[in-house]
Amino acid sequence: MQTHQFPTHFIESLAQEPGFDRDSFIDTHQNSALLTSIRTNPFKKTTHKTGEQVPWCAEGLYLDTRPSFTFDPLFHAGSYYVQEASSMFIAYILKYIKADEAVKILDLCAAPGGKSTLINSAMTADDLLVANEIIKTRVPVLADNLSRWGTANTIVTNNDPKDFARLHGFFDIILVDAPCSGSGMFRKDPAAMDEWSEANVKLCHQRQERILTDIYPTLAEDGYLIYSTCSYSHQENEDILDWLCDEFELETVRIPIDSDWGIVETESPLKKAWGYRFYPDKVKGEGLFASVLRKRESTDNLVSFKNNRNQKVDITGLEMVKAYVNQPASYYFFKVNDDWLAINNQHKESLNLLQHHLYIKKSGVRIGKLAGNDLIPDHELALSIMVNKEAVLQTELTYDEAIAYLRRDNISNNTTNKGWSLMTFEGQALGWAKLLPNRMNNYYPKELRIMTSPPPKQA
Ligand SMILES: C[S@@+](CC[C@H](N)C(=O)[O-])C[C@H]1O[C@@H](n2cnc3c(N)ncnc32)[C@H](O)[C@@H]1O
Repeated sequence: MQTHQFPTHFIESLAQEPGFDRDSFIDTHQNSALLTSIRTNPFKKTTHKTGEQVPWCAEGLYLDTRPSFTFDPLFHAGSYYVQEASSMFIAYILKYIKADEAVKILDLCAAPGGKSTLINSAMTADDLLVANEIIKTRVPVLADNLSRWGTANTIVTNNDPKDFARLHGFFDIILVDAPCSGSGMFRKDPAAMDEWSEANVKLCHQRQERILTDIYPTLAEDGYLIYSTCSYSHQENEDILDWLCDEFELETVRIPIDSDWGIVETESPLKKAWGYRFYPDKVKGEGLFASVLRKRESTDNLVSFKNNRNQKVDITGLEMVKAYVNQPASYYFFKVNDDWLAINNQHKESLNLLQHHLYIKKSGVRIGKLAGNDLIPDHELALSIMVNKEAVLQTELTYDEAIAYLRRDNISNNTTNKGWSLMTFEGQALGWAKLLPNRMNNYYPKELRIMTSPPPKQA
């Protein structure tokens, strides 16, 4: 087994960091067992998993052992997300700052979507989440994770932060979970130690400044900027807060925390902006830094965009599509090429505007495409909370059948039912199949199928 050492200068570079305790930090990295935590989906029935609650997140649970998530159908159904516990603190911040009125939230550096699903859990249908990822190849996993979460009030974009400049003052809350030197993940991913260097910390710092400069105009007056990293280095944390307060009209927000949680509250040296440090020897979680700033500057009004391209509405098609959706009057239905999609009515205007300025990879929920008198329902619809379960067949699978379905194996149809059916496990939808006499066509997406064999059953 390959062992990894802390990089040269790493431990010394942390000596002056607030709350850093050298010996217990090293000991935790060398000797403590890794934690496993999940966060349950409030929009779906929760799993049977039990465990100690994450103190700062009601939906977060520490599991006693790490199960095989790949072979848990409820994982694929989006009943929960596997997430490191410290990251869940962003939900605690959101709960503290989020007012009752509707907000537009941007998660700027969003893939694979851990914090996007976390934010989404705290939102109502009136709130809109734009989850952006700059790296094209990382967008599909972000879109899949949001599809599993099941709501229609999210939009996934694939843009550089500077592309948002045209959306002056559009967002009420922006999360910049910045790309960083990653030292906070050394315990989970010791191989990352080999990548760390002081030069890289400096490069990350410069990139963080660039990202924040690009996105600042997009924040509304009195809006909140949440800044986080998984680095312990002050150059990427407190120094960034000082620079932000110097450069822009931003005011620090202090978050009340329970001293029993082990979170270290820090103040940036120059501007006294508050930050929250998570050290794995002090909290039950990995390394994280989080902070919140509020914009105290008027921002130009957004120039609104009117979509004059009138789409010819195919009334018959629309009625067929609506039949698959719960409370269709709550949604705006639209077409992208042959696909029908739906987003909550409240977000129609935002969608039009964003479509004009950004590269949209997913908006709301994809319902499906019409083929003659049939709707070929989309996988996103199966996983969404808007699917009209009264209007479609449902086939409840045993554990073995569910795994076979998720592997895209053929399974037999033991019923007399024919047509599109939701395939469910413990009542949670996994995807679609078309039932035919004695057999069924498996419509689970090829790219999502389980590629490995299940572990041998315990005697
Ligand atoms: C810390 S990760 C985000 C993790 C994510 N928020 C989550 O909770 O699952 C940082 C993300 O920033 C993206 N990124 C890298 N360079 C970037 C840049 N110049 N501007 C914006 N995002 C960038 C990376 O591709 C990566 O997905």
